[in-house]
Parts: sequence; structure tokens; C-alpha cells
Amino acid sequence: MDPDKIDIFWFEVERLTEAGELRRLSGAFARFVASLGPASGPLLLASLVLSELEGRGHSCLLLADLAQDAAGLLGLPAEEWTELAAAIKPLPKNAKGWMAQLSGCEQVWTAGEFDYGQPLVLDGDADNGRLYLRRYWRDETTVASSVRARAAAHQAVDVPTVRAWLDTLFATQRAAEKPDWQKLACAIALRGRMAIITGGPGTGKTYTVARLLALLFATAPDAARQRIALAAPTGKAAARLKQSIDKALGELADKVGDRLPLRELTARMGAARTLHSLLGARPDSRAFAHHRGNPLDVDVLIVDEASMVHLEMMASLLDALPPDATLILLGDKDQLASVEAGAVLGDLCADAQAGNYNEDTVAFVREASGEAIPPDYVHAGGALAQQTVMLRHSRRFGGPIGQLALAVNAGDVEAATAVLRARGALGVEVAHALRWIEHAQQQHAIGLALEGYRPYLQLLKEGPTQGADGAAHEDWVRAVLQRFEAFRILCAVREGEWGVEGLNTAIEQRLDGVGLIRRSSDWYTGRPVMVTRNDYATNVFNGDIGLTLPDPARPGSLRVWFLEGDKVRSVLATRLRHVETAYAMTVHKSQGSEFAHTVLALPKEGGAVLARELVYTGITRASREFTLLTPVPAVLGETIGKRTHRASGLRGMIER
Ligand SMILES: Nc1ncnc2c1ncn2[C@@H]1O[C@H](COP(=O)(O)OP(=O)(O)OP(=O)(O)O)[C@@H](O)[C@H]1O
Repeated sequence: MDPDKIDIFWFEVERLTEAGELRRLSGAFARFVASLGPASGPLLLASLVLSELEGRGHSCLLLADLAQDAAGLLGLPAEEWTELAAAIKPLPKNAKGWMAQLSGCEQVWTAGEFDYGQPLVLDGDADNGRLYLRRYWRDETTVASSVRARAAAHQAVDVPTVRAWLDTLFATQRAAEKPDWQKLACAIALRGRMAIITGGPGTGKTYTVARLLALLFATAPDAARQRIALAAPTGKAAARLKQSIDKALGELADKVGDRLPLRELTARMGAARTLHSLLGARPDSRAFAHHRGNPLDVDVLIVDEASMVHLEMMASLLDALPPDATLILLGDKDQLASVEAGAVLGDLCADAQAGNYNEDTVAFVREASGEAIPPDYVHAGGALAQQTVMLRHSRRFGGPIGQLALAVNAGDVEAATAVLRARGALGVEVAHALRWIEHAQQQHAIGLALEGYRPYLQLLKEGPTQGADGAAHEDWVRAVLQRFEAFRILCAVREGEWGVEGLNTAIEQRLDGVGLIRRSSDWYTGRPVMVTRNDYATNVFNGDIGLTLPDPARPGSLRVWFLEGDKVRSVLATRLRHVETAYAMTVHKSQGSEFAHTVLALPKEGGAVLARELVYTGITRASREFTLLTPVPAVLGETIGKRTHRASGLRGMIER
């Protein structure tokens, strides 16, 4: 490439980096590619865009997108893109041209050809070409081949026995909706090495999986030897899963009586774990102790909150799972994907809404569960569609919050606005459950925080009862934590007046000002913190939230207490090095949690991260009350009208 032109290119990259339009790593990656051998202009540009997109959660670069609207892909103003691209003209005109151009580069391995370990991988055909960083290509390939094999591996099922058990487990006095998707989900899960049960909040994913466990125990040749593991991406989600499953199985135990020793079998299951801990994460290493060569010792693995599992983690999990073990994924496909690259659950659930069941599945479900899949859902999809069930009826989310979530999920701005504005017309219930402060000032958020956090701060001030012993102190800690967990402010962004940072500072100042907290230094009694990095020494993980309270054993020193289910545990505050204050947190980090009153604050301007999934995830964190703050009301419509699109080749690879 002409040295003058390349200098202009690097100059433009630097300028856009300084302006905050590109991350520094993207330019550095393009330079690294250039250092490996002769590099054409299009290769450098594609490397830059690919790295930038990786930082935004995409697992690959679709060449058709690059050819069609590269500026839009990067969220750059058209003129910025034109200047950048002008330095390296001419560029290929279409996806086919990009494919031809890139496949000739030394730094690019075209999948299927002789492999030199190049850092970039080109996959797909001329119309569907995709450029990957090698790591993501490997991860997508691992996930796709494992899912394909597992979904297709049907096992023999003793149909009459399954039917009898399902009739018992789902015998209910209530008028059931038809078909009973929960019941048929159990039948489907039992016949495969993999099943996905997706659905919005309160649709009964945990309820269903508890019955599936009972069914597994009831039909296994040796139930006592079944190795069943429960896991979730975060400690909090894992604790919640275990708690709900134990509760549901406890209720079921009474129902099945002597026919199945459900209590003993449940007791053997052990605690739910984080995926990191299940796989055997090691400090300072991306590699896990468990992998193909040292697989997990399980027959059935149930993973909750699967929407939070990113591509690399899913690949590690599938790699470590023995081929004859069964994987059950539970999650809400419409929630925000992980911060890291990939939208695995969303990709895997592409057929969930439509069903796309084939005649074999219809016949099996009819025999094994007595349920008839309506013809609308029968369209002969692939193997994965046959093992995916979407639960469609929410049992505790039908009120105004549920209506709002539905409207947002459907991208219906008008309906969402109508629900939000209906509070007056619909009476007290709505008025209490939903609030929209359309022209919000930061003071509104601070006022809500004052009201929402006062209960835990007051209990904290009262302190444990005089002379409380260890257990009584723990009860007090638990009560303080539970009050704190009843309210949260969620932000769409980190920076600015309406971001996590701006709101945390403002809330902290106000709480200090009114005497609810006393900030003597960074660490103070009552400070809520979120862990921002996994720390194996103290056993705290990215996303864990705790409260700073006095150490009962050492007056004057502070400990951070974490709530996991009903249990509490603590770490000396000074040992926690990677934490931030957490009166306000991002919607991303709130996944897997639920707060009685959730406040969602949108910023003044839309941006790449503001999309429908974010608002939906924020709303569905609220169990009783939801307040929306919009400094500029139009941003709500803009956000709901936009979907998050993450490029990936997973679907195509699974169906290949
Ligand atoms: N078929 C059913 N009959 C009666 N109650 C049900 C049924 N299905 C679910 N429920 C009840 O509805 C509530 C929500 O169910 P569950 O917690 O399983 O939903 P979920 O989809 O796991 O929710 P989340 O995504 O919020 O964790 C629970 O109280 C559960 O007992």
C-alpha cells in the first residue's frame, strides 16, 4: 500500500480514537495485523472494524454489513467514515468483493483451507462471508457442533411411564392454558441431550425445571446415582435458583408422597454454583480445570439465567460437558445479552417464538405428555427447534408492569407510552405500580434514592439489639441487606449526569448531607458496593453486591456483607480491591436480580447501547413498582424502536 496513504489512514484512526469514536485497542489490533506481513488497505480497515465490533459484543464482522453500511455499523457520522475510507480507496463494492479481497491475505485463514494459525478467520460463502478473530471463530464452532450433536441425540423414553408421571406432576386444579407448554417442555427435555426452556419473568421456568428434575429422578434406572448440577452465571442467580428449586421440590414431595423419595434425592443435589466455580476457574488464567480432557462429573446440568452466558463461557461449558450428559438452559431470550461478545441464548432461541416443531415432535409430545401442539407452531424447523420450548404465560407479571414489558418487547412505542400514561385512568393499582417522570431532573433520582434507601439506612442506624449474639447479629445483617435489595436505581450508561458514576456521586452526597450516612473516607458504614473483578482469594465475583457494615468482632473495622439466598457472608472491606459504589448500577449488571421497586434512568441522548432489550431488562427487574426517569422523553421511543443486533454465525453453523 502507498506509504503516504497509509500514513493518512493511521492519522485518521488516531484522530477518531482521540475523539472517543474508536477504542485504542482497535487501532492497535489493525497495526498488529499490519506488522504480520504485507497488508492491503481493505484488510487494515476490516481488522479495525472487526476489533471495534468485538468491543461492542459482536462475535464477527458480516461482510455484507461492511459493504453496505460501514459507518452505521460503527455508529460513525457518514463524513467521518468517508474520510477514513478515503485513505485506503478503492474498497470492494459488495460482500463477494470483500470475501475475494480478504481471502487473498496472508493474515487471514479461510476456514477449511490449510491452516497456518493466522489471527483472522474467514468463514461462510460469498453472500454470507464473516470475518472473525480466531478465538471467537473457535468458540462459535465449539458451541455449534456441540449443540447440533446434543439436540439431535434423542434417547429412548419409556413413554407410558413418562406420561403417568407428567400427569401426576402437572395435576392442577387451575384451568390450565392449552397446550400446557410447561408439561410438554418436560417431555421434550427428557428425550434429548439438550433442551432450552425460555420465557419472560414469572412464566414458570423454575417451576417447570423442578418438575423435570422429579421426572428425571422418577424415570432414571438408578435415581440415587443421578449426578445433577445446578449453575448460573452469578453467585446471586445461583443462590436464587437453588432456593426456588428447593421450594418447588419441597411442595412436590408432598404431592408425590411415598412414590418417590424426592426430599432425599433433592438433598443430594448440593448447592447451585457459579459457572466459573463449576468449571474450576483459576486465578490469572482463562483456562478452566474442566475441559474435554477432564470433563465435568455430571449427568444433568441445569443452567439458569442463560442469557447472561457469553460465547466464550458457553464454549468452555459445552467443551467440559460429557457428550452423554444432558444440558438444560433456562433463560429469557429477550433480555440483554452479556457484556462480553456473543448473544448465545438469543441465537439459540431463534425459533422459539414460532415453535417450528416437526411431526415427530408433535407425535412424541402427544404420547408422552398428552399435549397437542397447535398447528400454528408446526413448521418443521431444525434439530435445535425441536428441543426448545418457550413458556408464554406469566403468572406473576400480568399487571401494568407486565403490560409495559410486553409492549416494550414488541417494540410498540405507542402501547408502551399508553401504559405508562394510563396511571391516572387505570386507578390506584397502576398509579402505585408504574410511574413515569417524563421530564426528569437529577433531583428526582436523588429524591427516589433517599426514599428507597432510607429503610435500610435507618435499620443500620438502629444497629443490632444490645448484646446480640452471633446468630442475632447475622439476622440483623440479613434484614439490612434485604431492605437494601428492595430498591435499586438502574442506569443505561456509565458516564454523565444520568450514568452510574454521576448518580452515585450525587446520591452519596445527598445521603451524607441529610445524615443518613457519614462519609469519613472511601469506606464507610452503609456503603453499598459492587465487585468489578473476580477475586478468588476473597471468593467474590464480578457483579456481586454487598453492604459495608461494622465488624462485630473488631470495633472500628468494616466488613462487606453479601446476601446469597438466605445466607450471609462477609469479607474485610480493605481486602476488596476492585469495587465501586452501587446505589446506582447498570441494567447489564442487574440481570439475575429483582427489586420490589426498580427505577430506570435513561440518559438525555440515545446511543449505541440504548435499545429495546435494555429497557425490557430494566422493567422486568421490578417485582412491585417501576419508575421510569427520562430527562428527554423522546429517548424512550427511540430506544424501544431499536433492537440490539449482534453479528454472529452461530445459527448458520448449527444448521450447516
Ligand atoms: N403451572 C403453574 N401452576 C401454578 N403456579 C405456577 C405454575 N407455573 C408457575 N407457577 C408459579 O408462578 C411463579 C413464577 O414461577 P417461576 O419462579 O418458576 O417463574 P420463572 O420463569 O422461573 O421466573 P423468573 O424468570 O423471574 O425467575 C411461582 O410462584 C410459581 O410457583
